[in-house]
Amino acid sequence: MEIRREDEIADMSLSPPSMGSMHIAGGNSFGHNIEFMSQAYLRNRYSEIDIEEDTLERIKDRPLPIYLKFEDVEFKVKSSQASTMNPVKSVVSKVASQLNLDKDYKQILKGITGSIGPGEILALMGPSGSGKTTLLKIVGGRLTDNVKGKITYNDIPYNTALKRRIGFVTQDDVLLPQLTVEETLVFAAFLRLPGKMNRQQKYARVEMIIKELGLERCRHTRVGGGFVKGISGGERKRTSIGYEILVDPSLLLLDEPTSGLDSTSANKLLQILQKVAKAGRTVITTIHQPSSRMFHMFDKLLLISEGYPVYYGKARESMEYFSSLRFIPEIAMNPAEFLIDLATGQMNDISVPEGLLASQGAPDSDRDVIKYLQLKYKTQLEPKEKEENHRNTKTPEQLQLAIQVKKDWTLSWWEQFKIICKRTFKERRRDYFDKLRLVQSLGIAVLLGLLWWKSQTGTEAQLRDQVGLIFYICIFWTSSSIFGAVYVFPFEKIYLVKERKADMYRLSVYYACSTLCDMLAHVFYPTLFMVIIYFMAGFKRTVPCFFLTLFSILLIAVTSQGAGELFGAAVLSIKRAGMIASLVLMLFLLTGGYYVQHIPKFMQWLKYLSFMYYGFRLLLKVQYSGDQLYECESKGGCRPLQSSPSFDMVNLSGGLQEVWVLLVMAFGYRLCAYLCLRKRISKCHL
Ligand SMILES: Nc1ncnc2c1ncn2[C@@H]1O[C@H](COP(=O)(O)OP(=O)(O)OP(=O)(O)O)[C@@H](O)[C@H]1O
Repeated sequence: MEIRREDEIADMSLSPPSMGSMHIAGGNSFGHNIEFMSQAYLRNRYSEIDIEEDTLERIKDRPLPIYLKFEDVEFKVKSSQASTMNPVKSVVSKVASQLNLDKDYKQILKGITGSIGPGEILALMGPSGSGKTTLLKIVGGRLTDNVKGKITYNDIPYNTALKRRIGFVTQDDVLLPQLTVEETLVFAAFLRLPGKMNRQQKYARVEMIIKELGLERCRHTRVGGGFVKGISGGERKRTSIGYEILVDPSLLLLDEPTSGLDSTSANKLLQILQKVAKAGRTVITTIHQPSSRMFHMFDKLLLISEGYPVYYGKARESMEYFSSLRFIPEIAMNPAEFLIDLATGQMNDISVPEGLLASQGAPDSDRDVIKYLQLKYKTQLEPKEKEENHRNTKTPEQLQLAIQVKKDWTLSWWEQFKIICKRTFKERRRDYFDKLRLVQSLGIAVLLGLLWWKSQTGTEAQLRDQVGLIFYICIFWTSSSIFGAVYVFPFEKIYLVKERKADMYRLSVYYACSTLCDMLAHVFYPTLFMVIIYFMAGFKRTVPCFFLTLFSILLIAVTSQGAGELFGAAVLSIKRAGMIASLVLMLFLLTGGYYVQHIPKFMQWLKYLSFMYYGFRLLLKVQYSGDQLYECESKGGCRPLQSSPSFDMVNLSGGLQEVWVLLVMAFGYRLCAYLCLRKRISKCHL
């Protein structure tokens, strides 16, 4: 058989495959024709693959069809007031939850069953808060705790290899605000498309997505979001969708993709989703108020009310089903509107089966309707759906194996590094070249230079002044670097979670790029600062001494940056990271060796943790030598600097030890930050 290259597959991915061999094979009252079609589709398409000839290695990187089944899916969350830090209570409540005895749990989904195959679009509809997003997250593998029921992908349960086969468009668009639409898509293409595709093919794919989604006019505009001005909400939504369909996922999940779009754009978007589905992909979307035109584009519909399904089946047969139950709209109504009214129990313009309600509009009338619909679903629809799920033939074995094999990274570590570095720099460049930051560094340098203008070390008092300046510089760069780094991961958390869930890159690459790009700023500003202040204040005028002082300051800044990253990664919360950074800074400041030199023995361990202590000592050792003379005009005559009370606890020779300690701290903090980030990010959900 002919084996298509991965790039050819990527090129053809949005064009419909030949459906010639598909035929509608039977059906029943709720028409399971589509299931049969998808099964036939799976068999036909993958019977082409001869496992002997076409090894797993070769098919595993292809976009594979996914047949998703979910049965009796239940999900509950702990009510917030019930959450407890008490370990005993927590164990008890866990056991109780397993035994279904716990009243502190709120049941969100209450037994949802369904299936969807390649080539189909399933719409999840229901009133706000009915559990659509929750179900979408569960089938997307983003919610796993407290989930009951059976969910299978080609008859096997979820596994992490599926991450790169599932595209998830979240309700809130999570896109880096400082990149333009084109940059966003290009970086995604370079990170996510197969490594075998060349640059031109990747650019061509981005171009196609931009055209398909009508993003030409805003391609060079920043995405924006939050306080950053950027493209419109609808354009942002389309960019988010482009970001996912770019890589042609086998299973595409969309959470309210049409919100914020006008009806024409929403309709166009649905047409694109239809194309995606027809190319053999499985599409599930939640939707609030589709127009009638859009409603008829869905193949299947799952209507949820308060976490219970009230309809599951072909979308276009839903009205027929409800009229068979004698729920009939009294005026011409959009089917979606009618269905939502039913799911909320609003019977204003709907005729209701006789005898169901004592009187329409009675306080409990909506509850009665919902209960009735749930009951009808249980007795009429669910058994058929379950039977169909069990009756369907099994997915070919090679397909099952292929979706369990984790795709290789599309790029090597180094290739990912180059792309992410470029992206990180583009995203954060405004922050790096911030005018305020420049003015702050220059202004403080000039101010300190004027205050300590040509300072001398001739007397004890002058020496003390200069030592004060050195400690101030140490504090300034320690705090600037800590606070410059502490918010980075809490701010980027959502982007990181989203991209890691899609397995876009290695976390080590992200971390290395983040810390190295930021280091540019942590090196540039202190250098500028030192060049100004060094010659205004009366520091030692020798070339080695200048460079050693600069090196020490940079080492302090880079170590502090590592500490800031660690605090940020450890808590991943802007408020708490800031609080921890301030607290630690205060502690290190006290034990830095300037305010108190003679720390009691039982508290001395604190100073050894403080990079300010080592940084300050290093700077003193670089600036002064123990045998340098001072106090020459005093009665007792010249004395060596080492005898000054300012250096009571500091031996002014050496300095290599401090350099090593700071280097170890700089690496140690980063290693811990990376490990914390790894642990925390894997537990975060969007
Ligand atoms: N982690 C959670 N903790 C507490 N309640 C939750 C949690 N997740 C979901 N819920 C609750 O579950 C219900 C369903 O939420 P979900 O977001 O799935 O609804 P939805 O149908 O998608 O709503 P919408 O259309 O407004 O987005 C809501 O009442 C929500 O408050």
